[in-house]
Amino acid sequence: MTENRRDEFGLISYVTGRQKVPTTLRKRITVGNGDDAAIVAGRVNYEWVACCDTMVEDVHFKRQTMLPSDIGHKALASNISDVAAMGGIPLFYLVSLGLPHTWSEEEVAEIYDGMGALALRYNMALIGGDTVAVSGPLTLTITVLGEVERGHGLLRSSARPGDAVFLTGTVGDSGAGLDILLQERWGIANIPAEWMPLANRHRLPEPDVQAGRLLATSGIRVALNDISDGLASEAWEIAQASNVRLELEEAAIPLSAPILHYADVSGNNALDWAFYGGEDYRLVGCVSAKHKENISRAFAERELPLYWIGEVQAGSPEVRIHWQNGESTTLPKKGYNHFNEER
Ligand SMILES: Nc1ncnc2c1ncn2[C@@H]1O[C@H](COP(=O)(O)OP(=O)(O)OP(=O)(O)O)[C@@H](O)[C@H]1O
Ligand SMILES: Cc1ncc(C[n+]2csc(CCOP(=O)(O)O)c2C)c(N)n1
Ligand SMILES: [Mg+2]
Ligand SMILES: [Mg+2]
Ligand SMILES: [Mg+2]
Repeated sequence: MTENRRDEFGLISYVTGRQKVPTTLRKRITVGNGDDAAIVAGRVNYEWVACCDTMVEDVHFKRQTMLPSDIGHKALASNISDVAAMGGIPLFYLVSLGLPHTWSEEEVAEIYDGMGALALRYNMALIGGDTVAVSGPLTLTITVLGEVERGHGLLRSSARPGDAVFLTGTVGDSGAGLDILLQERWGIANIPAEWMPLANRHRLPEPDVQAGRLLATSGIRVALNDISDGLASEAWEIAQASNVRLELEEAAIPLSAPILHYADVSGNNALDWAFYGGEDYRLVGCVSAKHKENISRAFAERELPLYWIGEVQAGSPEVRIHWQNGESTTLPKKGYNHFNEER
């Protein structure tokens, strides 16, 4: 793998040379890749939205669970999702790569192809990054810069008593997909067709930028968070940031047909993946109940999914779940936590 490898600078131009700059952004990039830092133009009446997320081999993926292009896609998608969760428009990205010698140049190029294809669909431009050789696992850190209309950023702290809680799509599919991908009997290429939608949700998540934009431009107060660690954990984050209690209805949690089927045949509870699985990159949020119909209509007009899953009440920060059997309990704030063995 290491023979004839390009040097650092050769590798950088090999992988970044494959990226296209959307014409919409060209005039905003004063200095792109190739100097000490990029210089990009902001827009009057907008604010910057900036975030960064990392993916590490054996923590966020294994060779068994993700193709190189999937890794690039997902690393960028998780960042775009954070911009979506602020109601923003993703624009620019920077990539930091910690590359062990066990990964070939072709595989690295495929990582960039996965990123580049997603970036192209969202009209985003790569404007820089960093490359280092590492002796440990492959690490991929992406920083995204986006923008949102001044004062329109959507925060986790905006939920109020009397709000309704919504979700922009089904949850749990990614966790179930990971369960499938980790089974050695299949591997990425031979997953039964009926489970493919679950595996694809895990490998190639699609961030809900349109939903975030619709909410940010509605002029309505909205609390919003994206689901990286699981619905339970993200709902708790809203409850704590807003100092309110979220009351969720088990019966209203949207579960896809494939997850219900897979949970059934594998002897699992689909709700465990929905609450604690994570990596769905759907948006969970709260808006005043009086806007429910308007919001539902706006989403339906654009053929965007939207599910109402509960309500917000005054009280100390908590997430409670009303089970179909009539009981209600606190939903544990568990989910994916990097420093907690109990996941
Ligand atoms: N090492 C760090 N240094 C400075 N700020 C950090 C660091 N790690 C996280 N943050 C900040 O903490 C906040 C929460 O970050 P966190 O990573 O939990 O959110 P997230 O990206 O939405 O979730 P996830 O990483 O699970 O996708 C963000 O404002 C983030 O910028
Ligand atoms: C091989 C393998 N094992 C476990 C997982 C599950 N996983 C890893 S990180 C994470 C939360 C989001 O990460 P972050 O909080 O860093 O954004 C989840 C649910 C996986 N994807 N691949
Ligand atoms: Mg993060
Ligand atoms: Mg987030
Ligand atoms: Mg996390």
